[in-house]
Amino acid sequence: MRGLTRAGKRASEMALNAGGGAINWFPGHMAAASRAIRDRLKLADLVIEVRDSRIPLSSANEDLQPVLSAKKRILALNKKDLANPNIMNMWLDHFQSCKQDCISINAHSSNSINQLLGLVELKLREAILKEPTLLVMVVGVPNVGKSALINAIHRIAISRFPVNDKIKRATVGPLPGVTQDIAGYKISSQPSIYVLDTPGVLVPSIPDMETGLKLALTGAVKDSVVGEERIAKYLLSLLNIRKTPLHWERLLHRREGFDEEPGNRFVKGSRDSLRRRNRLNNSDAVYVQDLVMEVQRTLCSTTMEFTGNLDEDNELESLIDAQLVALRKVFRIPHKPLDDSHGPVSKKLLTLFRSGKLGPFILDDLPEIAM
Ligand SMILES: Nc1nc2c(ncn2[C@@H]2O[C@H](COP(=O)(O)OP(=O)(O)OP(=O)(O)O)[C@@H](O)[C@H]2O)c(=O)[nH]1
Repeated sequence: MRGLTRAGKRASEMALNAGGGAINWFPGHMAAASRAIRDRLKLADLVIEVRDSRIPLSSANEDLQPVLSAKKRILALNKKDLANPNIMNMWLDHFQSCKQDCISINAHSSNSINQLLGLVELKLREAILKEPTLLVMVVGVPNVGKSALINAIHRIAISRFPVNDKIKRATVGPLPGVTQDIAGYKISSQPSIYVLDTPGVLVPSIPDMETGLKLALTGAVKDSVVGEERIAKYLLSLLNIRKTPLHWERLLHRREGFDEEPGNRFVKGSRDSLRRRNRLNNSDAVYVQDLVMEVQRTLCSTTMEFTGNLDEDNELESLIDAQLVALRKVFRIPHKPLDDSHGPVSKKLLTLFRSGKLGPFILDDLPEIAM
């Protein structure tokens, strides 16, 4: 069941108004890989289905679900560092109530991977005693972190088991579609356990706009398929409908120890502190932190100053346009006369969201049966 709430649905309709129709990305290599994955799945003793923690349902490959649910399967909700931890716990309860083994992980944390390996061993407990060779397949849509996970498993496994074979690394990349072959990595001897990395595959036809936009926002669909501006507008619609910029106000005040005197403009005081801190410390980390605060502050002040009715789609659209214009200054994007495209600003906003700098989010909603 897809979590279609009014906020997500309305935001996706807004993005539809921003231009573009159905979202689909199914190049030739994905079609071939889907067939190969189905073939190899027959041989797999265990499947680790990797999904993105921010979209635990939307990042499922629906076409493969009937095959996957018939296998021994662990759902690994990766990138948990980018997801809201309290809501994540509710998702784990949800999958547990559906009798589905599920674990939230961060592929860059060895602690997480050790927990996952513990679960793998538990699931393969009986097979390990009987079979000389076992096959674990890692599957998932593009960019959910399959290769990063496999590299981490490999690193840990070779420190635990005597594997003499040459160590190979899976290729990890920030853009979707990096892995195009099925590659095997031996992680144990006696029994020999092989882990298969597979290319990320989507369904030939993404069922609805909301799912497509969530996949694009989290990086599973190539930006050029949807357009960065459309994805950024979807993100801003979601943030505004959820009133997230207004929640940031308190956070920003707390972070800055802002002295709120009557008549003191929130934006002005904060800019001064940004310049002060830039003078004190020019390191990249402080620059990014300040930039994030400036983005949050700008989204917050544009929302507070906006006098329109956010329940009206066209008024919400004009707020989003105003926000994109205001963010140009924050990102220091020079204004070109006669060019009102929001491409460069959209790109930068998406980078901040995708790296988790704007905060942890879960975009899917829990199915009602779990509430
Ligand atoms: N924040 C965060 N980033 C992660 C995590 N796991 C992977 N990534 C990043 O996500 C991006 C995609 O990772 P990959 O391992 O290449 O993803 P993939 O699923 O193999 O991608 P395809 O080859 O397209 O199928 C890379 O930039 C990784 O560094 C995680 O747990 N947290």
